[in-house]
Amino acid sequence: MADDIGDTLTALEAVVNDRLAAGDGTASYVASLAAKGRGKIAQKLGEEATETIIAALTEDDAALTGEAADLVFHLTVLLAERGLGWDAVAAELARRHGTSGHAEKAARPQ
Ligand SMILES: N=c1c2ncn([C@@H]3O[C@H](COP(=O)(O)OP(=O)(O)OP(=O)(O)O)[C@@H](O)[C@H]3O)c2ncn1[C@@H]1O[C@H](COP(=O)(O)O)[C@@H](O)[C@H]1O
Repeated sequence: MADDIGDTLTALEAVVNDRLAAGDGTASYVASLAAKGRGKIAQKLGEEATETIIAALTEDDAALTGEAADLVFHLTVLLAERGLGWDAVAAELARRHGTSGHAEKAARPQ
């Protein structure tokens, strides 16, 4: 796996898509999770988010890093199961880049 975050996420996404396509839950965690349905993937994402919050508030940097990786991995699975990828997320972040969150919120229709 590459060191660059974009390359890392792209490589992870490719593996996840391969596992989803293969559908062999005995050999693959991704496939076994997907076999339980989108709701289960979403539930796991929520659990990992909670664990990340707890780590941020009570644990050391290594624990927080591990939980953050679990969170991003499960988000990758959820996006892939919906047929989406990090390209779409990156495009949305690029579209927002340079616009202050305060300015964006103030410009929303009332
Ligand atoms: N990055 C990950 C990754 N991070 C976390 N996990 C797994 O995510 C699972 C969830 O962790 P938990 O501790 O919550 O598991 P659990 O308590 O058994 O979950 P529950 O059954 O209780 O819901 C564990 O089995 C972890 O091993 C991952 N599994 C896979 N990957 C990547 O996905 C690729 C494909 O994996 P497979 O589909 O297993 O081949 C791998 O090569 C990796 O690159």
